[in-house]
Amino acid sequence: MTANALLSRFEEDPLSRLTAPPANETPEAKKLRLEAEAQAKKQSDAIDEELNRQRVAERKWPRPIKVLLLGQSESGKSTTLKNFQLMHSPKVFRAECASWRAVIQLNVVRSILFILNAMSDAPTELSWPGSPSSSKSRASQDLPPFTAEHMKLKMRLSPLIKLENQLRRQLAPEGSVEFEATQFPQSSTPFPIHEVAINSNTPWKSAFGKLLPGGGRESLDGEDTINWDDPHDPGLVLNACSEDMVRLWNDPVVKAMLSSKGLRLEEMAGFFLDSLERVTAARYVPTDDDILRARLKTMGVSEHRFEMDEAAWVPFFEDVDTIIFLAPISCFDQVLQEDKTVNRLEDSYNLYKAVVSNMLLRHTNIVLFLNKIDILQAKLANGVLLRKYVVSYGDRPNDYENVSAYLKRKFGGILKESSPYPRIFYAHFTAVTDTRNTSLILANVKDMLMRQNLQATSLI
Ligand SMILES: Nc1nc2c(ncn2[C@@H]2O[C@H](COP(=O)(O)OP(=O)(O)OP(=O)(O)O)[C@@H](O)[C@H]2O)c(=O)[nH]1
Ligand SMILES: [Mg+2]
Repeated sequence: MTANALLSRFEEDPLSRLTAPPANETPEAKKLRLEAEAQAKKQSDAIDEELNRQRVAERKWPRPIKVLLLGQSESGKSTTLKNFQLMHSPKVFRAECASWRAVIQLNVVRSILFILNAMSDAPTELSWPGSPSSSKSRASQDLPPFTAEHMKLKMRLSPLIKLENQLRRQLAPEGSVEFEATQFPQSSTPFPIHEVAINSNTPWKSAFGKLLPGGGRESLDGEDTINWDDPHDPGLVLNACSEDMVRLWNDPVVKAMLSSKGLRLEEMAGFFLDSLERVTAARYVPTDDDILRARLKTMGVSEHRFEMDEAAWVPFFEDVDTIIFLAPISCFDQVLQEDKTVNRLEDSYNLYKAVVSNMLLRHTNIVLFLNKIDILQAKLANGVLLRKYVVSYGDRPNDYENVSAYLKRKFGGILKESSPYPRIFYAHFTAVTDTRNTSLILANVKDMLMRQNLQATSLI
């Protein structure tokens, strides 16, 4: 096409013909036309400017970061989520404290019933349904005998059976989704206990606390949400039983019995017996720490959205999904509650392998949390031998330093062998019940991911 042809096409443009000034335009008409045109341009510029501003704002607007928490049951997923909540929406976290108070109360009651159950050789009404009666008689185990005092203590604590039912019904009302799972806290435990599980979609938290007007719970302190005037408050029974519970937990005969059965309650989920006096006090309000330790099993997948304060780094996470994989490394001597033939550590290896080898996740960052190191330390200090459960550990020293390094190497090896792509091995030793440390680690993970994304977009 020649230059002339182009010119003629332009001249024939119907739009330019329409917008062209009339042939015999008067000076007044011309003035008006120019003014109107200037006004239109101003409007058009303002619209362009607004669109531009929106585009910039959109780039800065916090986009959701998809962090997926994976790991076997009791690995610490919900607890990690609570850490996120505490970091990003502490007010909401604390406003839910009436609900967590009930979970903690249930945790306390179950620990006590667990002990009472373990005290019974023959099945009694305190036994967990389906629990086998102990085949060994107490006399044959050469333990100090229970006295009449112990029996009286047991009687006085029997209201807790009813309280457990009440709390369970409140947490998972009949007809709503209620699941129970049999839990074996230790592989050697002859006494299974039942655990309440809440479906992640159930609004269970609404069953507790005051019904406050305007749904304005977020703006209140946790304490304000607890209904202190409720005559059926489980806290009243717990408070009345407090002294007896403390007596039971500190009783040397009971302690000897528990240890002879290999029952270390300190390592069980939802352990509050060392804080009995505090958590059963008349106007007990859970601390952040208590809420982190409260145990409520989750069924299903839940999604939580947080508004992040640090909007600036968020754009770099576009399309990046991150998996935090939780492997509770203290569990080397335990089996799965759902399948007693499977060792929990072995299960974590398999699950991790399945995740890192999955082709659909090949672009996903996988950050490993080697969790529950506090329990691991206590366990090793108690003389539990890793090599008894992990034969390949051989004669290496059974201390925290060597054991933790060995287990980390093991996971690193799985990643190297099974990932379809070369991947960096991100691993942290964690105790996610420790909020201070966990928030540092989560900040570290965030920085690492940001750095990685800056590199990917060649900004550094
Ligand atoms: N001591 C200690 N306890 C922990 C740690 N991580 C989690 N817990 C406790 O272990 C229990 C189980 O943790 P959850 O966060 O409920 O586990 P989960 O992965 O959500 O389990 P499911 O809901 O059954 O899938 C809770 O009572 C936690 O307080 C840890 O690092 N140290
Ligand atoms: Mg959970």
